Amino acid sequence: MEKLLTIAGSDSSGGAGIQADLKTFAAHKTYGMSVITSVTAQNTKGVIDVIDLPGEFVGKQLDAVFTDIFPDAIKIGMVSNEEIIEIIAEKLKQYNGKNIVVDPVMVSTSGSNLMKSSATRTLVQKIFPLADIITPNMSEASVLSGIEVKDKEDMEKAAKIIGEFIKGAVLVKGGHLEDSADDVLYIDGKIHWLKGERIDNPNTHGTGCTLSSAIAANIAKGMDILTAVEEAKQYLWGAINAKLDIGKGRGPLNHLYNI
Ligand SMILES: Nc1ncnc2c1ncn2[C@@H]1O[C@H](COP(=O)(O)OP(=O)(O)O)[C@@H](O)[C@H]1O
Ligand SMILES: Cc1ncc(COP(=O)(O)O)c(N)n1
Repeated sequence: MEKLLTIAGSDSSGGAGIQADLKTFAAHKTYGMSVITSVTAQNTKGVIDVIDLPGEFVGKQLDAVFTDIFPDAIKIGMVSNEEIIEIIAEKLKQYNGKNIVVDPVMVSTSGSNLMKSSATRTLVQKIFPLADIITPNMSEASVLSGIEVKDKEDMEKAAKIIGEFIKGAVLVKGGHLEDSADDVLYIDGKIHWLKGERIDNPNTHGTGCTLSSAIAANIAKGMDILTAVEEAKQYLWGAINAKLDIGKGRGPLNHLYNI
């Protein structure tokens, strides 16, 4: 069985973060492990508070995992500050971690900051060089590329700009487009548009977390990046389309729809 590791924040309501990642790994019939970076008090209505774990303790969790079970692929989600980012980069290099998917989580769907803005530079300098693929949404792509990203044309431009300064692939997600849910993948100098029919469902809490974890699971199974992203997008579509309706705000996805 493939072994997957998520390095991310905990979401107490179970819809995003570590909890979404582990559910996604299980739905892909892989073995999931977790290194927790921050604990959020969060529900479907928003983020109430966040506590970051000490960087040293994040490092100890990584030591515990890597000295025992070597992951076939790694997903990195919420990394709140420079100290945490630096220790993750150091440990991934020390243990030669491979097949790394980075979801540069900056702001939650509900509008809370999940990463200090001063940490963006550290993420770009220390973690991006280790990534096989990064998966920014439109606003994250805007921060990373320095251009405004409001439509599909901007998404493609941003993917190319970001793709020029990182060695891995770039997936700019169009979950916040008006009339489609198309994503654009920039890989080896080429653009691929991945079409997505937009589902009329307000319950999209954890879509980005789920997509990046599904990509990691598919890479661990031996798929190339383009196929891993296409398959992950299909899995995600099914999980949104199963229309679970839990909680008073933007509810979570149904990870059990095809089990
Ligand atoms: N209503 C929807 N219908 C279909 N796909 C969606 C919908 N909302 C988001 N997605 C898909 O979910 C994934 C995550 O996108 P996005 O919401 O932009 O990321 P994030 O959760 O990081 O903000 C993308 O593949 C996007 O196309
Ligand atoms: C711990 C944690 N990690 C990531 C997200 C982003 O998920 P979303 O974009 O669906 O709010 C979140 N809300 N909480």
